[in-house]
Amino acid sequence: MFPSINPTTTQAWAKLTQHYAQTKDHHLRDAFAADPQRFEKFSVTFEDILLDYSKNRITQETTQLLVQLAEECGLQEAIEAMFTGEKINFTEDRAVLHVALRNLSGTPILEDGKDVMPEVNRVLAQVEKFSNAVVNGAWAGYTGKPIDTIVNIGIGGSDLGPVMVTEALKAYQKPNITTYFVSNVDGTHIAETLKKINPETTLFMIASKTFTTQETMTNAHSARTWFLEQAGDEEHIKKHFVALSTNAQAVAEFGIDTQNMFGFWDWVGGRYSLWSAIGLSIACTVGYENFRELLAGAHAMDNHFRKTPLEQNLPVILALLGIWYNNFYEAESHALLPYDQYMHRFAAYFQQGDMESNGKYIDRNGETVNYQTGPIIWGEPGTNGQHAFYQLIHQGTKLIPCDFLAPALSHNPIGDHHAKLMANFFAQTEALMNGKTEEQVTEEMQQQGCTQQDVQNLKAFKVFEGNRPTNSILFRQLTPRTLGSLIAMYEHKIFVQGVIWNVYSFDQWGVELGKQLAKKILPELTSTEEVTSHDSSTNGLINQFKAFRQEA
Ligand SMILES: O=P(O)(O)OC[C@H]1O[C@@H](O)[C@@H](O)[C@@H](O)[C@@H]1O
Repeated sequence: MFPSINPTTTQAWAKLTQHYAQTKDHHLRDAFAADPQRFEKFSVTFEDILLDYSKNRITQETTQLLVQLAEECGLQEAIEAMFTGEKINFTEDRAVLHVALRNLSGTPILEDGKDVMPEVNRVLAQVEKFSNAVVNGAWAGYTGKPIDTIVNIGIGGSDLGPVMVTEALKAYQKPNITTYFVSNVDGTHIAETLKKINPETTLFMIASKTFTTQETMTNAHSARTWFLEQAGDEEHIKKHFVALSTNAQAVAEFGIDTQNMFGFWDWVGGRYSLWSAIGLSIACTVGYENFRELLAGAHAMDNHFRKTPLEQNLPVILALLGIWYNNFYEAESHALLPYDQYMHRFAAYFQQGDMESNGKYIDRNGETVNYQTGPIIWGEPGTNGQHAFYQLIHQGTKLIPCDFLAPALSHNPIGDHHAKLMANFFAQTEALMNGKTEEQVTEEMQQQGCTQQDVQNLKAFKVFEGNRPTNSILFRQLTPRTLGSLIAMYEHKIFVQGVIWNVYSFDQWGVELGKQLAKKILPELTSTEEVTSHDSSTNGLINQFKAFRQEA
């Protein structure tokens, strides 16, 4: 196991603290003016992806010190530990091997001394065979009609990845397949979906690593009841329900033939599972060939991450910049801003990916940390975000580092839409960096014919400090391969930050408390007795809820 180090005790941290004090008031505008090579110095490419991180509040010394921090925290050892199947998910006593799921080179990856690749490849072949049968119409429903609708029922990691990817790859969608996702336990989600579909041609995918998650099992049972009301015979279930899970016993108990189960393993974390059987809905929506390209893109990024020196390593650079702002500038959040409508669930996906991984205040020694860990992740696609929350990014009191992502080529090159979209992309990062000085505002207002009085009254409001950091991630086109690389890049960024913050990034104990309490409260909602077992607020709310329902 790699060492467990409080990052604030490293030499690099002390130097970074000093360096921060010396450089925090530097303006990016001046840095660009002073160095025409700044873009060349602070940008790096990987295949069709360019990461320009020159619009960050850094100097070459900053990057050197951040790399030193990573080295002192044992990053290289940690990377090897993950790729070689060490049980780095200590609190669950598990290896972390989502990289094996996309290891298309097939080189052995050992977990407890056993190569996992034969099993990975077996399930991948099963996914290939099944998704081909669905896409080419060979998999027929109980009346002999081909499947044309998929409903994936899952939540968290068993939902967000497939939703995000099928949306992002809509340009590759098979025309004969429509896919829906049901996640919320709110009956509205399944009810509204069932209204749109035909049981004869629908395939339900029950996606749950544990096959015990309350929301998923409730939705799965409702789907099963609805299906049987129309199809009658339980025999038909096998043509319309498949399971994506690690829990064969629970799958069988639900009534799904284990022949129709697509397995994965406890070393696949929920939020890292879209590459596994959980990706079956992706393969059936965009075709297996595109799912494989997605895996290939991720695999290429895995190799880059494992083999590239830290200072040229995309995930490492992103992670270190995040640490610079999170721990030295005390930034609390990080925005993901894709200028691509297809990527409209990208930020939502990485909210789980990042916040469930690094939202921890206990370090790997079991001690409470004395520094900040995971940031708040949020974002919306551009340009919608510009007309919503960019005001605060430009002129608010909070520093919000942003990643701007965009393709050079649109899948929908209509008129000048893409040029306009990209003009906004470039304009925003430029404006966030440069800002607008008082002199510029005065000059602009005078040119517009404003009176001296107006200039005096309004100029303060029109000044932009600038110096707001952004990364620009520009890629050729949103292909399955590039998407795979981008997702893997952010996954590894999260890993690097978790190593340096010295937290266990692959467990999620924080999700448990709410689940336990909800289970306890459920029977109280149906009893007629007044509830008194909680605090006065919770009692009051539950009793009012019951009163409203009695009146109805
Ligand atoms: O895939 P299942 O087991 O249904 O879990 C779904 C989700 O549950 C949540 O509570 C978290 O633990 C997530 O990491 C997980 O992805």
